[in-house]
Amino acid sequence: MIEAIRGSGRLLATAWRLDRRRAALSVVLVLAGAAAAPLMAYVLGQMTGQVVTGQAAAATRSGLLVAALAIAMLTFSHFAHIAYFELAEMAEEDFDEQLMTVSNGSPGIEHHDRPELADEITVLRREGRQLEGAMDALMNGLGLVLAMAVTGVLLAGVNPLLLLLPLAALPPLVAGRVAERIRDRARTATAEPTRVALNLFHQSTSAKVAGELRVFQLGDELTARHEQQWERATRGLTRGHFLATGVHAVGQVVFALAYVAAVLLVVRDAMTGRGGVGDVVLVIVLAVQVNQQVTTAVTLLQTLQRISAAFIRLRRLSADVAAADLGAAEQDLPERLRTGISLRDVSFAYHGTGREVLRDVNLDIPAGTRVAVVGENGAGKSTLVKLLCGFYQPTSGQVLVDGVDLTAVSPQRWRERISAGFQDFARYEFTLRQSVGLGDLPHADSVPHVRDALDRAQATPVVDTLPDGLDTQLGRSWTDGQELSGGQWQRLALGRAMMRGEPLLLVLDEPASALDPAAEHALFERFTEQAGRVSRASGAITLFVSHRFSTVRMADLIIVLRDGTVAEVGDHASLVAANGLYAELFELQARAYR
Ligand SMILES: Nc1ncnc2c1ncn2[C@@H]1O[C@H](COP(=O)(O)OP(=O)(O)OP(=O)(O)O)[C@@H](O)[C@H]1O
Repeated sequence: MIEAIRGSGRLLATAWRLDRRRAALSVVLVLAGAAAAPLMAYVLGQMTGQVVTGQAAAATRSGLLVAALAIAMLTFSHFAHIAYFELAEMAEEDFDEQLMTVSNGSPGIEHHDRPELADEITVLRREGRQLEGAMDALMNGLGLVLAMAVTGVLLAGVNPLLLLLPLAALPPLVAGRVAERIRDRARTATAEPTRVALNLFHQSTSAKVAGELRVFQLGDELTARHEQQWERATRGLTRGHFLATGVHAVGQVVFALAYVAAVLLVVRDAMTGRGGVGDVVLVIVLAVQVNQQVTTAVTLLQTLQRISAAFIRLRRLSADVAAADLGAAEQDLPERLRTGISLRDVSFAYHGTGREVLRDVNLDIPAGTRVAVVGENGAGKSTLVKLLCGFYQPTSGQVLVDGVDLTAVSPQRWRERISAGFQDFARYEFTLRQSVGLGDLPHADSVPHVRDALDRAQATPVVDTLPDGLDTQLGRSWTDGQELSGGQWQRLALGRAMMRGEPLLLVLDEPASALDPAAEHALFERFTEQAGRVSRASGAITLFVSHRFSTVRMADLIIVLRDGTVAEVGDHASLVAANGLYAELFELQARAYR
């Protein structure tokens, strides 16, 4: 109950924050509509009394009032719904935005590795869809409180014993619950034939297997099986519904008996002169409303409790993600790199695993170098990249940028000075220009910047094949959106990585995995030559992860990782000469290509 009240409060506050005028209008209309029903019963009672005692004028006025109240009762809730429906949409959007902020707004990505937080996000995504129902429940709940209060006062006025009527509304409520459980059991019991039937329907109508169905002439066979399963499911469901309806009816009979008792009570009062005939009419109309009010109240409370729990989860999640955040220190970064980036005794374990996937890593990456990171699957290459990007902080040790510890730099500042292309790249379904331009928001709409970035990523041919060039709408979500191949999307992601003019660090974590080896080689040949030129001027470091040694050999410095430790460091020639792990991996791949 308290939960539901809290949830209502939060929802009301949200509605008020989002649109005061609409929120106020909704509440006024809902309250007016809700009070109209019991008041109508009251005036109806009055009118009956006036008719019986021959007060024609008063009875006419009451009749007009009854009509007005009936109109209010029937229409206000609809007008209110129009007003709060939009509020509900806004609240849902607001909830989603808060969730997006919680999920993406933090500088680090550690919360994505924590299953409990990932679960919370999944649950909240689903719960956010309940907001429309919750807004409905809130508004109806407000109306209901007023309607119940008015009803209570009116009933007590006739005979205090009538205040027991709400108790009689409980058996139908309990019976309703039991009936729902019976229906639920029937649904569970028939889940298998339903699933099988749906699967058969899907098989029969899917374009993918249309050819096979025709060749083997399976149409009739699948239809017969579908019918068989469907009948099985329908039989089970019908049995369940039948039983549930019986239980429901028993509950309603109990209330009906109480209803009859209430009517008899006021009839007796009327006969003995303690009440009037108007009271009888009043009770006949109001008592039915009591039943509806109690049932509705319980349903609304459940909905509001659920949304209250969602609000609490969201608040807890925000706090947890904020707690997992990296610090926001304010040490300045140099305009250009002079010495480079160093790692001192860096070890790292992902949250909750207790297993170090990087151990005592010591590296000096001089300013202006093109670095390749190689190693077998799971060696720790991507983890190293994530630490360099500042997505995580080392469990122990330091990452130093020109001697400044990265933990002392605001993540925001560091993020502005790096650029990246990842194997798991995003497919932004914007126009092509925007999709690439996002790599440098201040220049996102600048055609020359985007063209230059596309050129550096060797992605210009992708644009040339599209009908509207840079203005082509990308993605299947749009009716006229152009879908791209995996390799084309990846080239655009690379273009995005090239948008920032002079980052201190450019990381490319297998950014060409969807390209064929020859395309990757050509891309990196051109890219490293350009990167070399820029790096010498700005001191920028370009670090890429690749499994293709034809690409890797172009780097000035190659870092070989094995089981989370640095096995070797050097350029291609020296590593081949050393005849260690790099030479072995290089030879293996060269042999595979021969
Ligand atoms: N988010 C995570 N949570 C827990 N463990 C992780 C996570 N990401 C990676 N790991 C583990 O860390 C180790 C190193 O993974 P990483 O992705 O850095 O390897 P990699 O060298 O980039 O591999 P690949 O070549 O397959 O991309 C692996 O054992 C992996 O299972």
